[in-house]
Amino acid sequence: MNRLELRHVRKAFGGLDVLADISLSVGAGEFVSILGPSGAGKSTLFQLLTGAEHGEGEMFFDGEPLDDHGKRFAFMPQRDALMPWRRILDNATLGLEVQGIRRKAARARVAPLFAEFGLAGFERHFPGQLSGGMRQRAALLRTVVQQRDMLLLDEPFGALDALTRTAMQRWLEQMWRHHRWTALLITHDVREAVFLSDRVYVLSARPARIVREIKVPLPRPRSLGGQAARQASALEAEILDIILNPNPSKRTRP
Ligand SMILES: Nc1ncnc2c1ncn2[C@@H]1O[C@H](COP(=O)(O)OP(=O)(O)OP(=O)(O)O)[C@@H](O)[C@H]1O
Repeated sequence: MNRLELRHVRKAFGGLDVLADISLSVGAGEFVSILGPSGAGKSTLFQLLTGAEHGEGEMFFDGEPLDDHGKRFAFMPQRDALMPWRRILDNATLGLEVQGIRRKAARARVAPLFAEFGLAGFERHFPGQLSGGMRQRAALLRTVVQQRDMLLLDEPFGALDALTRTAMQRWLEQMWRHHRWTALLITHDVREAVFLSDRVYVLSARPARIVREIKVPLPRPRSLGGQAARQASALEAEILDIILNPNPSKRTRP
């Protein structure tokens, strides 16, 4: 059974059609990406999932209509959204404190994770004292520690420089293999989607539709070299072609 399933989801803001017809699924323990042009409505889709906005169509979670949005998803926004006046340890506990867990208990739960997230020794630093990659790892730590059923990642590495971004993608892929989170990632970055995902949904420009669902049959751990990297490049080229030539009759590849 699918963990998350959307059937013919639509959303308009006033007269502006943003999501035209979105049907997609994410299986338990699967890493799925949504790839689409800027302004296509990717963030709007996450707002529907988290209950911040309401649309039309059907949404199911573990086979049941999705109603308790807030309890299902842990959401990581584009910017790290760490509070600059709270130490990293206390930023990491924030989601748990919002759930009503006392700070001391929340600290006890997050502290053992600092080493795995590459943040050991930085517990008492403030966000401004960390690099961009470290801040994103802290934001992810704060997200996963909430132990929700599914992670929603909205361009988590979009603001990072290219080298840091590549390092973070490798790190996230390694973490995902270890934890097998059920994850839905929104990204503009074709290479990132292929590198991290089991499947990729390609969105059209607004009003967004699913243009194509692509399986990524590459072995894990994902590799940046050798035969698997050549297969990844071919897949990236195919996806770019779909994005740039959404009309199949004009496509250069099958
Ligand atoms: N609350 C709102 N009211 C009115 N229009 C909105 C609202 N939220 C989003 N939109 C519009 O919906 C469209 C899609 O926005 P959205 O942020 O979902 O796109 P996106 O694909 O995530 O963009 P980007 O990739 O640039 O972050 C945009 O034209 C935006 O102006």
